[in-house]
Amino acid sequence: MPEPVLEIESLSKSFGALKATDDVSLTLRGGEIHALIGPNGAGKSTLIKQITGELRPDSGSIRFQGRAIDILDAAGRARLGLARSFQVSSVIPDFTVRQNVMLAVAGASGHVFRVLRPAQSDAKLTAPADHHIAKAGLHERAQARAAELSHGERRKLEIAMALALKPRAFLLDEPMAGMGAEGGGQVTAMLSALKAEAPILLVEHDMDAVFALADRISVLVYGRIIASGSVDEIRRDPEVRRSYLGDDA
Ligand SMILES: Nc1ncnc2c1ncn2[C@@H]1O[C@H](COP(=O)(O)OP(=O)(O)OP(=O)(O)O)[C@@H](O)[C@H]1O
Repeated sequence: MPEPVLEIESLSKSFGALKATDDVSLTLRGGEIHALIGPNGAGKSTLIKQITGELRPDSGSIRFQGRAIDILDAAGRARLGLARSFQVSSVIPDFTVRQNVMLAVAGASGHVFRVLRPAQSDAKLTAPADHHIAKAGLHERAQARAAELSHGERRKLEIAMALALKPRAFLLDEPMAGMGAEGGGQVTAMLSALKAEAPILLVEHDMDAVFALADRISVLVYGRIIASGSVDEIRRDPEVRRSYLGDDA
């Protein structure tokens, strides 16, 4: 079995009397897509925010690549290669796709991005930017302004920018949200390509996508993991069917 990349142990977080995550443990291993599913309000976003460092847990611990990261803030965790995409992004609408990805490359390398003109021809920025853009499937739109992108293209831009961080793990929050069937298909194809770069912890409501993509699924209900296993195990699990999937799954 591949080594664990991200190990979450007994994370709990309450908002007043509400236990948003209650003793949650899960592991993300090298090479996998581990989907986290559950009904609205189950605590998925709260869990992701504790992993990224945006929210401090009341108790529990997180190890990333074998190292405790509890004391690191969000920027420190991102520098280690814990990449969050989709709900947070720093896309500049008036910049082109290429300029946005160059900025991400510059930020990740600690480069100070002085003026755009000399940077435009700096191969240290352009070469990796073009590589990430191609990997995200956006090369034909490299010169388009970010503001002109379709929803699906914007997601691809965010992926290209996340790749610039040289991620060791991706935390992806609802990449299919708001996508039509066609765009969703494109994101599905891209996610399976991305997992070759780094394992993915995927929060997603689109069950077709989850069943098609995930190597493992954990189900969160009322802040607790009620089941964790392969796609088949989760589909068959009576408690999951009762509390989340419904009997038509
Ligand atoms: N900052 C906060 N203060 C108070 N309550 C909060 C806060 N953030 C989240 N909650 C509550 O914690 C619970 C878990 O919310 P969370 O957003 O993590 O769920 P979720 O599984 O991501 O839901 P969704 O699928 O709808 O995005 C909800 O009842 C929510 O109202």
